[in-house]
Amino acid sequence: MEVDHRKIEEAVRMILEAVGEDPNREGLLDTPKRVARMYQEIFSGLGQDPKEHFSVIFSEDHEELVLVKDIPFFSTCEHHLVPFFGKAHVGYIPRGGRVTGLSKLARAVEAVARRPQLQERITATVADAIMDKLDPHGVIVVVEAEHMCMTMRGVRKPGAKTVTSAVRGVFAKEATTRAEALSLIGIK
Ligand SMILES: Nc1nc2c(ncn2[C@@H]2O[C@H](COP(=O)(O)OP(=O)(O)OP(=O)(O)O)[C@@H](O)[C@H]2O)c(=O)[nH]1
Ligand SMILES: [Zn+2]
Repeated sequence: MEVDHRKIEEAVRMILEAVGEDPNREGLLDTPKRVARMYQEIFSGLGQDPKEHFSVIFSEDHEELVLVKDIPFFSTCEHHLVPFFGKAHVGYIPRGGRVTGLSKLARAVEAVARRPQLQERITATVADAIMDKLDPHGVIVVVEAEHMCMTMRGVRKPGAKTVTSAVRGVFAKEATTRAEALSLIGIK
């Protein structure tokens, strides 16, 4: 999906004016164009369905945990439009030989993170996409992030980390399965 560059450029010029800047001074002349290109990049997930990444399925007889941890991501807080960023950990227990490519788990995180977001929604959307497309025994998604809206402004608590989890299937039903995955994720 292509963002409306002209509209973003106009809006950025208006914001610069509104804060008392001169959008025509040399250093700011190209800023509206740059910001539009930046939004194109950081909101590129808006045109994507995370489920589309799970069409690659290998028939592999593995009905034990598959966990990709420490997937770095950058997202944008939908309340303040400033970044929040951290790591996502995505695990699932395949069923019926439906195993997807490892990179597809990271691609799903990217698709969901690259739009105005809430951390809880990233966590749940990735978990539900995997449940929907792969119908596994279960899914666990843990996301840890630092929110710039809590760091550089507002409550100003740098270093505070938000951890969210979404557990589905056996991870919701069985405490030992959940505990095993959480200990492998090993959030510090
Ligand atoms: N649940 C949730 N809250 C978030 C997320 N990102 C930012 N927030 C919070 O959204 C809330 C917005 O609160 P408001 O009172 O409407 O806005 P505000 O006056 O700018 O709030 P402060 O940040 O407390 O200054 C804040 O508490 C933020 O910390 C997120 O991913 N999930
Ligand atoms: Zn925020």
